[in-house]
Amino acid sequence: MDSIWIKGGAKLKGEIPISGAKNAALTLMPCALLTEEKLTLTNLPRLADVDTFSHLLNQLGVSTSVAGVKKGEFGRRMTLHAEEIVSTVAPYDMVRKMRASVLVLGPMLARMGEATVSLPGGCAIGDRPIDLHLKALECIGAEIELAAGYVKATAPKGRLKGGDYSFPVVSVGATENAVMAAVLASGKTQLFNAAREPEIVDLCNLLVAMGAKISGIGSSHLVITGVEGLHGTTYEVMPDRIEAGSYACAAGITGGSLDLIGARPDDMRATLNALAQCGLIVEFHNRGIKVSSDNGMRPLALSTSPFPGFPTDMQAQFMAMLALAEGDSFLEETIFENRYMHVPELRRMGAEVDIHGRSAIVKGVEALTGASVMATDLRASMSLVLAGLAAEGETEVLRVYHLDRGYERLEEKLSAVGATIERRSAG
Ligand SMILES: CC(=O)N[C@H]1[C@@H](OP(=O)(O)OP(=O)(O)OC[C@H]2O[C@@H](n3ccc(=O)[nH]c3=O)[C@H](O)[C@@H]2O)O[C@H](CO)[C@@H](O)[C@@H]1O
Ligand SMILES: C=C(OP(=O)(O)O)C(=O)O
Repeated sequence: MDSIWIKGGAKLKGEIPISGAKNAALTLMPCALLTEEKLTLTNLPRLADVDTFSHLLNQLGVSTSVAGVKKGEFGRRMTLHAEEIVSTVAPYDMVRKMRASVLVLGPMLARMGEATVSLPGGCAIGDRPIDLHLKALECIGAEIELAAGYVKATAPKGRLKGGDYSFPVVSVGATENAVMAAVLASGKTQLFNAAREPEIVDLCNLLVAMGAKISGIGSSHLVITGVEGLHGTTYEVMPDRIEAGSYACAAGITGGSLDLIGARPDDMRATLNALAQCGLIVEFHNRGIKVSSDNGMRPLALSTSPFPGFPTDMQAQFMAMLALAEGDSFLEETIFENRYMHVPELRRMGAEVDIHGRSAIVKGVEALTGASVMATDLRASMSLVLAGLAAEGETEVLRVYHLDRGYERLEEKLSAVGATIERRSAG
């Protein structure tokens, strides 16, 4: 199994191209199921999750073709064609690999009037049920049955009616499934307390480009008027705000200066505010965002919350950075109950972190030291890479498959800005 080896200590300096967003790609790809015509996505990141989603769509009958990119370039172009759907079942072995597989439920139900999807079960960061996905779909007219670990959803008379649903808790995935289900309904749907993440705006913009009628885009009240059919289009995946934020932390933790090319400030205000409060210099230019370290890092108090709040997907990376701040920081994780799996590994590198339920106190230390570490999820792995970049000595991050889910060509991007980092194969 591959690992990432890092020799810490270099101040990173230069440009990092920001890839297409994983979390946007994973909700744009299932939109192909909503039309018999071709959907072409550009700026699609080369990630394990994108490949897994593509395999799932292939099993359902969607053909996918990818145009290669030249060496040094990022952003693939994928054409997805769901001319005929041959299966409406998303099996356990796919959903188990990638939770976002449940995002085929809404569009398949909308197009075919039925969908059977394995329940995803828990994962390293928490319980992560899909009850809100199912409740929202029921309010839009679906009948739901649960049996043998699967959800079977059907639309009476083959078409959803539309309806109103108010989410008791903000859920990105449930909002996405509900929007994708509602676009082909016979009537109107209103979603209250919908998630407002930029990836949902990207989803709605794609659906509108395919002929859907959606108003309130970017707000927590979405109104969707069902249409008879959608058509194909070509659409560019938005830049990855979490990848950009992670590399901003790389500038901070190494005392360097990085230009995040293609990053969009409006998608990541809470992250940028936190970086600035920490004492980093954040500048905007026409190609992206520059983050530079001036004079050490100040401690912070941060609490995760849905957009526009501080993202849970940035908590682990900030914790690594704050491990070297001048004082004690306070972090609170309000979205996922088990998202501190990186803490024991960061401690092995010399970080001082106390956990009290959902809160963490990070006591800034003078230095971190390299170690062999492993993590159980994507952002936890990135926090260890960040710690390794700043640590004295060598760090080996095991279980690279987590990083490959969400960071396109990580070692290539970091080497290009001065890091001593390589992927090592265990043979
Ligand atoms: C592929 C993708 O886009 N993943 C993102 C998405 O995950 P995902 O869509 O799974 O996250 P949600 O926004 O749905 O989860 C938010 C909270 O709601 C709870 N919940 C969710 C659904 C449900 O039916 N019932 C329920 O109780 C979850 O357990 C969690 O506590 O948003 C998360 C929160 O920003 C991010 O960390 C993930 O990176
Ligand atoms: C939690 C994440 O992703 P997923 O929902 O795909 O597990 C993430 O991107 O940090």
